[in-house]
Amino acid sequence: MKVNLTLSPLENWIEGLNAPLIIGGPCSAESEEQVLETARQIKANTNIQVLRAGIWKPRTRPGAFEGIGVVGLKWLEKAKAETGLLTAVEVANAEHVELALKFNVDILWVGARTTVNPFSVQEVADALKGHDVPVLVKNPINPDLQLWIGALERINQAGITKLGGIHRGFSAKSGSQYRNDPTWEIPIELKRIIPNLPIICDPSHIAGNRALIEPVSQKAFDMQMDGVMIETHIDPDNALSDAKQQITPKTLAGILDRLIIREANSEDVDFELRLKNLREKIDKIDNELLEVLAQRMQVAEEIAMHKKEHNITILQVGRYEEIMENRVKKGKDLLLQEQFVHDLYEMIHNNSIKRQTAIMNSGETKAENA
Ligand SMILES: C=C(O[C@@H]1C=C(C(=O)O)C=C[C@H]1O)C(=O)O
Repeated sequence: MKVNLTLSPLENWIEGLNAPLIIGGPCSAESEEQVLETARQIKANTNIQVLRAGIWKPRTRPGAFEGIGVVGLKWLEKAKAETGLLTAVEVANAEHVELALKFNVDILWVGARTTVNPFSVQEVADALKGHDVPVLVKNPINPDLQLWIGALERINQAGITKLGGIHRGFSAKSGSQYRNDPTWEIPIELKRIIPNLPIICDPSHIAGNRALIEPVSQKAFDMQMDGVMIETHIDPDNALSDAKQQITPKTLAGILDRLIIREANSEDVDFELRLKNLREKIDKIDNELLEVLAQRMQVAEEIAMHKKEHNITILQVGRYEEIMENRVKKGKDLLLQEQFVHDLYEMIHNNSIKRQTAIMNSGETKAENA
């Protein structure tokens, strides 16, 4: 798939804004004092550059705190004037965009519940036309990369080149340790498809609790993310929204101090040489792996021909169960994770079934293009 976006690097977004982009601030603006005091404490304890606050809050069910509204933008403007912090808010429709820009908000973001709806994203995109403001697009709630890319394209086509993504995780199954499952493979795939798109992580929404914010943040930086947005409140336990996942500015400072930001590349010749050698080993092993997989599929096709001649079903549940149990056990002996071996054999078996189905349905004795 080809995705062509016109993008400007994060360092060029706003004078003085540096990567990594760290955004802190409350889930919601609640009162003038809360916004100002949070900004002051963030300024005093950290060197982050951007203050966030939700002004309009899309809640799952009506009746919860739905945001303070436009007055909160005035508090943010005040906080910016006093502390010098840049400001960021979520926008979900044209009116939000107009008001945020009227009150000189520096960075806008599109929330996960908006990204899922192309009509809403288009409305936001149309309102952004002619403005030169950085916009971050959160992933949609469901793990649908195309929907995320589509939203980025719509905003980019409106002329916004200071564009980035926010990885906030995807609806998690109940019982998960996360509020939203990180499903890291999705932002990783987004990076592969659009390598120059800045992506920041939102550990607060992934974690849903304070304890996981630090490990998720570290993982984000190790996945080459360009920053983090961490919800910060002067009195987290009494926050009007998402109380469990907010931390004090002091706790935020501690986390930021401990995070290790690693380089993407090295100029060290010895490091590069050793890496090259090891990667050559991987290349060789992958070739062998693919050849062995192809052989396995050929044997499965022979089995299919044999079954076809004797009118036997493709799926053999007992044999599948035996393979799964046996391979997971063998994998464990080889220190391979149970879930990994399980998922791998599920894929192998699915493909084997697909290839055997092609044999069964063809007039010939061998699948040509299974
Ligand atoms: C290859 C067979 O057919 C199917 C595919 C299997 C496999 O790829 O290992 C195992 C069991 C069957 O569901 C078989 O019956 O052995």
